[in-house]
Amino acid sequence: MNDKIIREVYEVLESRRDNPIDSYTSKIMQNSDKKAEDKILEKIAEEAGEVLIASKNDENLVYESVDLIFHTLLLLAYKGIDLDDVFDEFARRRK
Ligand SMILES: N=c1c2ncn([C@@H]3O[C@H](COP(=O)(O)OP(=O)(O)OP(=O)(O)O)[C@@H](O)[C@H]3O)c2ncn1[C@@H]1O[C@H](COP(=O)(O)O)[C@@H](O)[C@H]1O
Repeated sequence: MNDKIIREVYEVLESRRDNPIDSYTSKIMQNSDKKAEDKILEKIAEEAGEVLIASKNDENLVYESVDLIFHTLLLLAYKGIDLDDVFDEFARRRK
């Protein structure tokens, strides 16, 4: 497995947004506008807290970081951000 997985997962998230099915990400994105955003933001805050605890305890840091990254990707997909904009911003900052 390599970094293509991010693109792959993001495409699935866009598809869950545009063609909803009975799944975790579709359901969260199908809430009324403000509620969907609030629920995703709430998950991001929760997962950030879990990363903090994982780091302090030296336990499950990769697992919890992926939860945080995943929910951040979910927010970006929900907000209609092009994933290339994220990669471009990283590239722009590269020294
Ligand atoms: N990578 C993920 C992924 N990571 C986490 N999660 C889900 O996010 C939810 C919330 O995570 P939490 O850590 O809070 O888990 P929890 O079950 O609430 O419990 P605790 O961790 O608090 O014990 C859980 O239901 C996880 O299964 C994910 N759900 C989906 N994906 C990807 O997104 C794609 C689309 O998902 P679906 O909408 O389910 O098809 C999938 O194909 C996957 O590639």
